[in-house]
Amino acid sequence: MTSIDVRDLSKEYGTARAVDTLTFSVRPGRVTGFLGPNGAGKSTTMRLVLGLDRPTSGTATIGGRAYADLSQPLRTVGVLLDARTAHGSRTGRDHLRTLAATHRIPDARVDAVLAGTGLAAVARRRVRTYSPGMRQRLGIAAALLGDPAVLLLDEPSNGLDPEGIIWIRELLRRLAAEGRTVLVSSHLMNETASFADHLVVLGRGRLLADMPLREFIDARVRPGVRMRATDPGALLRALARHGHEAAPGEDGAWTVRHARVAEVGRIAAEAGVPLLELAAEEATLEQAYLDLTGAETEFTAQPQEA
Ligand SMILES: Nc1ncnc2c1ncn2[C@@H]1O[C@H](COP(=O)(O)OP(=O)(O)OP(=O)(O)O)[C@@H](O)[C@H]1O
Repeated sequence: MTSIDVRDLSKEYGTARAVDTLTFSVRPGRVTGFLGPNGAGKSTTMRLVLGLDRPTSGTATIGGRAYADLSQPLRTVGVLLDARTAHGSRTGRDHLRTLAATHRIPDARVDAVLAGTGLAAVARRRVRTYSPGMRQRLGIAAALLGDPAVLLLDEPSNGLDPEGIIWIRELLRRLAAEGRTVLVSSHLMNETASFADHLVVLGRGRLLADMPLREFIDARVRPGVRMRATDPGALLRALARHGHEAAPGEDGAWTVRHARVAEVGRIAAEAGVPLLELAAEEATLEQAYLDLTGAETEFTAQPQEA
């Protein structure tokens, strides 16, 4: 099993610290979402893991070895950093065959990944005729080419259509279920919540969180209940007797924080107040993420003076 291990990793550009004494591990068998505001240091960390940049101090290893020391990197680590790297004048198939040849990967594998990423029908078209979504799929095909134990993917859903987004979600989950180590950086919180088991969150180059997705959300946001009733006053009084407070919304509905649907429903029934609406307001990753990073964002918009 192959983990990514980052230990006391720092990277300075001039006087700026892009990555600041960072320590975390990305484990096999789960999808780890890699989150953080613009400039938090995610790309720099990925570049350091891939040996594309030298750390100022600390180490980043894959299966205990530096990327540069891997004998067949493409067979160990699949990478999607920028889907625009393929030559426009080549066909998608030729692009992958060239990559495969440098790593002694058989052509049959090229056709398998083309089929697996939904590109079989356009494989003989020049890449310059591809839509952004097709280019993205080609980048993912290249990452999968060496059947790697580790995948490092930067914004893999970029440019994908709704079917593509469902496809990538299922692909990531399948890759993790096969025991691979999958690190995915993204700014799309709903997307990340749909595929990640675990989160690593950075802010200003430092580690802000390294924990299971569910734990991250539950620790920061409490669920609530949305309700509307024929006689809100009577229901609010009944809720207050049970220690619950409700806040009014703009549309005539009320939100009862830190409560469960079953509890509010029972209190309404006991008070004899008919309910017009009763729904769980699930805590979201977006709420939890914004709660954590609000104070950390490098580029938080400042109120403009008039
Ligand atoms: N080559 C470089 N030279 C100077 N500064 C750099 C360089 N690369 C990154 N930085 C700085 O390092 C910090 C971290 O940048 P990085 O691109 O790693 O963040 P990120 O989390 O990937 O951001 P984003 O979400 O916007 O992609 C930023 O302040 C950035 O300006």
